[in-house]
Order: sequence, then C-alpha cells, then structure tokens
Amino acid sequence: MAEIALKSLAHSYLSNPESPGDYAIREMNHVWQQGGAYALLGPSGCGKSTLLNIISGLLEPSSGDVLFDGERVNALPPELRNIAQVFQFPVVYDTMTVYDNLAFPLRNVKTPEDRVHERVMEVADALELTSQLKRKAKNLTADEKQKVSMGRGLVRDDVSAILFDEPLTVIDPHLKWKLRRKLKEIHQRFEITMVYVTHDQLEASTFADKIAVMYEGQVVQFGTPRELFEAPNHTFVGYFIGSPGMNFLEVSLRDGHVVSGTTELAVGREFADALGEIRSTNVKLGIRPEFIEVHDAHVEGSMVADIIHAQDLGTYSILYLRLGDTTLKARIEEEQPTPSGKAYLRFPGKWIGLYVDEFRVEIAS
Ligand SMILES: Nc1ncnc2c1ncn2[C@@H]1O[C@H](COP(=O)(O)OP(=O)(O)OP(=O)(O)O)[C@@H](O)[C@H]1O
Repeated sequence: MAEIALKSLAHSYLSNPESPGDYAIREMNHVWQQGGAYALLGPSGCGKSTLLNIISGLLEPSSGDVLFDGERVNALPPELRNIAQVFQFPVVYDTMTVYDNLAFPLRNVKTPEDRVHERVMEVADALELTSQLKRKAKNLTADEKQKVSMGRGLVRDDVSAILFDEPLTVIDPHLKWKLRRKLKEIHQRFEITMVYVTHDQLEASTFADKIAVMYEGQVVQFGTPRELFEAPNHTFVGYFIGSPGMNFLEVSLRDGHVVSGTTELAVGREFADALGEIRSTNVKLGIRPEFIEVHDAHVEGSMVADIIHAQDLGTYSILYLRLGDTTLKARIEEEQPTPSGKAYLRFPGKWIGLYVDEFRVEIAS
C-alpha cells in the first residue's frame, strides 16, 4: 500500500504540443493518500483513463513525476509498480476455473499455495463467488466474469493501490448498486488505496470518501461529496454535481448594485464589495436550486420572478423561473406551498458563490 503523488504532471499525445488544449493532462499536482477510497469523476474525454494509465505505468507522462511513498517511479514498468488495475471489460482466462483465475496473480509472484488458498477464499467470500469457484470462467455471465476480474485485482495484499476504470459498465443495473456497496465494504476490510474512475456522480459518491473532479485535463476540485455540493470550486463542478445543476448568472456592478443583465439582484453588501475588486469580465454568481428560498408572497429582500413551469417529482418539485432576463431553477419540497404565477426569491448569502473565470473566489465576510 502506498501514497501516490503526482508532481507537476502533464501529458500530451502530440509530439509538439503548443497550447493547453493540446494536453490530455494539463500540469497538475495531486496526492492520493494511503488507504483512501477515492473517485475520479469527469465527462468522457477529460483525461481520466490517461491519468490512470500514467499511474499504473502503461503510459509515460510528457513531464512531471509519479511518486509512490516519495519514490519516483516514472522509469518502473507496470509489473514492478505493484498496481492492480480493473478495466471496463472483464479480463479473465476463459479456460481456467474461477479459483485458478483468482489464484493467478498470486501464483505469478510465487506465493505459497496455502496462502493462495487463504486469499482466494477470502476474496471469493467478499464478492459472493464461493459457490462458483469450480466453474470454468467461459461459462460465467458477463456480470460474474467482471466480479472475477475485480477479485483478481483484490487478491494480492501487497499492491500499492487498485485502480478501477469504470468497472461496472457491463454490470446489470440492479447489481451495480450491490457491487458498489461490496467494493466499499472490501475497501474497509482490506484498507487498500482505491481509485475508482467514473462519469457517474452517484457512483462516485456512493463509493468514495473523496472525489477528484476532472475537467479538460485538470482536477478542478478534490473534496468530499458534500464539499462538492455545497461549495463547488469551479462552474463545471456546479453543473456536473447535483440534479439539476447549479444556477449561474452573469453579474456585474452598476452604480454600486449587483445586476444580471438589466435586473438588479438582492444580494449582500459583501458580494457587491467582492465584485468591485474584480477586473475580469467573466464573472458569475452561482446558487444551487436547493438553496434558493422560494416564497409565495413578498418578504423582505425578495426578488419577484415569473414561474415558467413547475415539474412535480414526487417528494419535491423543480420550479423553472424567469428573473428579469435570466432563467433559474429552484427546488421546493413537497410540504412547501407551490406558488403559482409569481414567486418571491431570496438568495441566502451563505449559499452564494462568486465565480471569476470559472473558478470560485472567496467572499470576505
Ligand atoms: N492513444 C491516444 N492517442 C491520442 N489521443 C488520445 C489517446 N487516448 C486518449 N486521447 C485523447 O486524450 C483525451 C483524454 O482521453 P481519456 O481517454 O484519458 O479520457 P477519459 O476521461 O478517460 O474518457 P472516457 O470516459 O471516454 O474513457 C481525449 O481528448 C482523447 O481523445
């Protein structure tokens, strides 16, 4: 087991990269601590697989260092890095039994047979494969084969980390949830550093204690699911996490007042002061639909909005609103009265974010 640190790491698949857009991984520093359960979350093409392949040694980075427990491993080939990798599609030997498939990574490093047996039985038990051990892998379903693949990743207890690259893609939807829980249990039982790659926020938050959100080759935020929800560090995290995503309004100052387009926004003095300090023209106010206060009559400091549409989702509704020239979404709970026609909105200062060139900046209170 090891701490994995990435230092000034960058990678381009081009031989002469020129602009940041030429990089699959833009220069980054990141640390996966020993024993953590992490997710690497991001949309297709943001660089997740590239990053995993650099850690496991399948790919050499264009620049920067990969350190395991402080030791530079850039020059080490994958087989000497002690990293287990589980891919989207099962990697099993069809002609071998489940038992022999699970035993393979251990026998490969000349583990004594009594220890092989002990570990195979332990992993088979954790993955509920005990009754399948004598079957030939070729007779298994896709789900079962992927469980064997995961088991092969888990069976060695001397690995530095296990990297899972979208491992549940081929798994039947009703089994996915169960397997995610299982992986979490296994993590607690074996205390191995695990990095789980996915583009699904639910999958990331059920598995991981901390999530690294990747966007355009950069980790734009590394935090707990709650931190990502309550204080997204980048507009992309705001859009990507939560359903529906965060509202972003382009804002500026006009005669000392905060406006979005031609509409004056009722927000605190601190926000206006912070806005006054900013020179960029790319400035946004972010607020989650969950944190907008919705009233059916005027209250002090409220802004009146037109309700375009209310979407009833059972235990809550999403209101689609027009506030001046911008549209917004707000969530109201079942027990709250749903206003009709007009709604009176308040943006609590605690839940407003200020975003400059897409990154969140602190507002002094
Ligand atoms: N072998 C390659 N040669 C050239 N470009 C590549 C190669 N592999 C990936 N890329 C490019 O690098 C960028 C990052 O790709 P990567 O596969 O790491 O993203 P990802 O987040 O894992 O996406 P997905 O979820 O679709 O697998 C993309 O623009 C992709 O087109």
